[in-house]
Amino acid sequence: MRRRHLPAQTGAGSEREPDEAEAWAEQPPLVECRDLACTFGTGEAAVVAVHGVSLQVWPGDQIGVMGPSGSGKSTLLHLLGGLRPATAGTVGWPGLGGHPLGVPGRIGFIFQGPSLVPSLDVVENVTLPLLMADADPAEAIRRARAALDAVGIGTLAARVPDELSGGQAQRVAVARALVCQPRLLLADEPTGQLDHAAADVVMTSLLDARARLGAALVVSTHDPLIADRLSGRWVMRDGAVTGTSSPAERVAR
Ligand SMILES: Nc1ncnc2c1ncn2[C@@H]1O[C@H](COP(=O)(O)OP(=O)(O)OP(=O)(O)O)[C@@H](O)[C@H]1O
Repeated sequence: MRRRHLPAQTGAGSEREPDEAEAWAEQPPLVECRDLACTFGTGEAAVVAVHGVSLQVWPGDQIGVMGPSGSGKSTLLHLLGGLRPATAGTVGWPGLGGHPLGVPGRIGFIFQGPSLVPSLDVVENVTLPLLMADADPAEAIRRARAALDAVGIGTLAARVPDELSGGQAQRVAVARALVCQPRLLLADEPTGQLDHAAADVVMTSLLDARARLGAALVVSTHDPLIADRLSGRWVMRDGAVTGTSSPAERVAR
């Protein structure tokens, strides 16, 4: 399957400048799923967290995932990242060279809390994905410093997590997600614990990284101001994606 210039069949694609569309033409989707479902538990205790989701994410896409608490946003992001197996349907990563866990670093995750290792300093925290992928330690440090510079916190490299504000810690988590130069960035309520100013800075880091890496960015959020910074939208309700849109479609409504 090859990239189309028009938005994805689901309407999830983003509006782009023509040169971006040209750059990303002829590329397969980074992830695609069909009738994807995930049920937790069995019998009377079963919870259908996600069901019947069919969509694609293409290079360059930027998508805000919105929906009430419990509507399945986190579960869907975990499924799209290969962190959780589907209980029905299919998910594949044709643009990432197979299963993402078999190709370290192809997907960058950012979670609601930064989850930094408290005993390591900032730069050591950011090296972790590289070291887990067997990178040379000196090279890992060099790349971690570059990732910290890219999100504007290079001066914090020697601090430990306890010495950071919430926004700074979350930017370290963004740097850690970027250090392997992922093609797909999945961020699960990355600004949920931040005030608006800090949230704005974290979103700018993510959007800049998306553009720099030619990656796709999928962000779940409850905050319409955060979602409005992303050109595509998936709306979830009761485990299903009930709507997708680009900004032009939202304006036309
Ligand atoms: N590990 C789990 N075991 C059992 N049920 C779960 C598990 N994880 C999620 N669920 C259930 O699946 C449903 C979807 O949860 P999910 O966390 O994906 O929703 P969400 O939209 O991300 O919610 P929030 O906005 O509150 O983070 C909920 O009913 C939740 O209780």
